[in-house]
Amino acid sequence: MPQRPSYYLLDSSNHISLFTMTAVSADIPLIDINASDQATVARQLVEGAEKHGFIYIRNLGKDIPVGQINRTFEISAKLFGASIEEKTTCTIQANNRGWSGMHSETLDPSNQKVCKTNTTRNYLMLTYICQRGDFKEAFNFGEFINGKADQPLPPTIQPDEDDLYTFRESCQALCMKLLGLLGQGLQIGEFFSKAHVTTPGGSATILRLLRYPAPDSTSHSTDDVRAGAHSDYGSITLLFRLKGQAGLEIQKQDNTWAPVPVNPPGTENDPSPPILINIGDLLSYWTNGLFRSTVHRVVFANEAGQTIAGEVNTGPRYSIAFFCHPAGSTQLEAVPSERVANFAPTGVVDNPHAVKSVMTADEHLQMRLRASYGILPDDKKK
Ligand SMILES: O=C(O)CCC(=O)C(=O)O
Ligand SMILES: [Fe+2]
Repeated sequence: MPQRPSYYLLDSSNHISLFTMTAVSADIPLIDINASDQATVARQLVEGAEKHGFIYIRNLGKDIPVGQINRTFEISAKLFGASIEEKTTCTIQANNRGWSGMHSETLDPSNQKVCKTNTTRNYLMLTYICQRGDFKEAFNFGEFINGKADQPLPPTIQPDEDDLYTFRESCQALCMKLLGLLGQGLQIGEFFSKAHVTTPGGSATILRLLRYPAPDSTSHSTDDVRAGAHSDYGSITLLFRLKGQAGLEIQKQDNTWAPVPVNPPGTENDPSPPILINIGDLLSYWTNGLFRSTVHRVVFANEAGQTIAGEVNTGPRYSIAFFCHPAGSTQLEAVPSERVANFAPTGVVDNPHAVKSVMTADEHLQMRLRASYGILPDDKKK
């Protein structure tokens, strides 16, 4: 009998509504962050960050207007539809900004790119199977200064610069609000949000458009993934997905993989799917592992054949991620919270990047980028 997991929707009075679904999927809380009792919202966010590292933010258009999200998906389709030559002129640089083509990023270097020989019945025929990097292309936008992108933009999307800027600002404001609430929940006030105030030119925050080509347009093996297993490098990530497009999975505490539905029950009639937020490595460092920087990936199909009703793996898949980072010089030592001080890790560290260690936000980012891309060109040295 398949397990029938429960979903829960927490409202401001902590009322829990139960839902069931047929697929075994992630039990991620769904929170309305605009509920009037903000202290309760803060507590619910902290609880979600501790238990799951992933939280659905119900999107009724108050934080990020639905039109802005739809517009950004339109820009994304336009951008990825441009010629390879045009996109190549904006190839990703050491500052983590620009275009990365198919297989140029490997989010799980210890398990991807593993080449092995496979003997067939005819021993003279050796086939060489090689898992490749991620089956996706992406475009990273760094900071905008005075409303203008601080990097080359492909001509195809130059007319869309204002809309990209507007969307980026909305994402930044939502992250600041969430960081404020997480600080409130840990009783450390504005600690997190203040660390994210940067001088112009000093932010590592990235708005990333992603396109995963249709599975039947690529030759992939069952070992290949669209995005390898990884945790995110920043403090908090906002993820926008399109209704009906399957693929995202999170690693649960028992190490099994669970699909993350785009529209959990209770959101089907909302004007836009909920914004999925996840805790990145930096919040995990800052809280000595109390907040979970949960490992996730994007697959061609669930290994156990699980599907979410109304979602398919066919066709291209688009998503938008906003990776929020604090100032690069921020020391990632434990925050002065009693809850953090009282937290006793179980000793089971399922995410090697979430262990206790003091480094700066920038040192951590450089370490992760080197592991995913190898060496990136430095456009300043060109
Ligand atoms: O495309 C997705 O759903 C997830 C992307 C992701 O996890 C990432 O880019 O870090
Ligand atoms: Fe991610």
